[in-house]
Amino acid sequence: MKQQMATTWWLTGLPGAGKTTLAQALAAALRDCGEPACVIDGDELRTGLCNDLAFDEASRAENARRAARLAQLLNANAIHAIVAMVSPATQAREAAYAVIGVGRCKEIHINTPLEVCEKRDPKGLYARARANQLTQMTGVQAGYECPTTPALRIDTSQTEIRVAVQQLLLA
Ligand SMILES: Nc1ncnc2c1ncn2[C@@H]1O[C@H](COP(=O)(O)OS(=O)(=O)O)[C@@H](OP(=O)(O)O)[C@H]1O
Ligand SMILES: Nc1ncnc2c1ncn2[C@@H]1O[C@H](COP(=O)(O)OP(=O)(O)O)[C@@H](O)[C@H]1O
Repeated sequence: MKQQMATTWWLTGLPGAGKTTLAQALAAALRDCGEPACVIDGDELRTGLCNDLAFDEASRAENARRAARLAQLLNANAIHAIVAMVSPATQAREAAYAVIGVGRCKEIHINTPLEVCEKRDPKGLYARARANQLTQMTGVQAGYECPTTPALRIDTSQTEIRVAVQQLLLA
């Protein structure tokens, strides 16, 4: 589907919710339609551009700010951006959307329940947090503020990837 202009989809949710999986699937679908798309993944940013940041509130806000700057730059160059970041704080998310431009940015809440995310535990982080081997884990010791008026909510325990991608394209 042809998008009107370069857009940012900001996927927020708990670790293990399915943000990265859906971001990559959406990027592939956009590219199949001939539309350039770039995934900005929190995990990847943290290995390079954001490797100086921890998981305290200020670091997470700075992480969101940098991702927003990247998304804004991509959109200004006619490239869609798909951000996949926990981004747990409402204030930091809203600041990010203001940088990107509220009209260009769609907030997507990947609201897969914590119990499902914890059962998936693809990186073993929840288990480590429950064993007190990891601190500030979102969903365990650190909070997550749910978006109140997202463009779309997707629970990946109820929605298969193909359907979710269609919803994202129409959001
Ligand atoms: N304490 C703690 N809390 C949350 N997440 C943690 C933590 N420690 C490591 N990880 C891993 O880092 C990924 C989240 O990075 P983000 O940059 O998206 O987080 S944030 O937006 O700055 O909150 C997150 O990746 P995803 O699972 O893709 O969300 C985790 O794998
Ligand atoms: N419908 C679905 N959508 C997205 N992920 C799903 C779905 N069903 C199962 N999964 C699985 O859930 C896990 C989500 O991990 P990931 O995409 O890395 O989440 P996050 O980036 O939010 O941490 C993956 O192992 C993925 O295969």
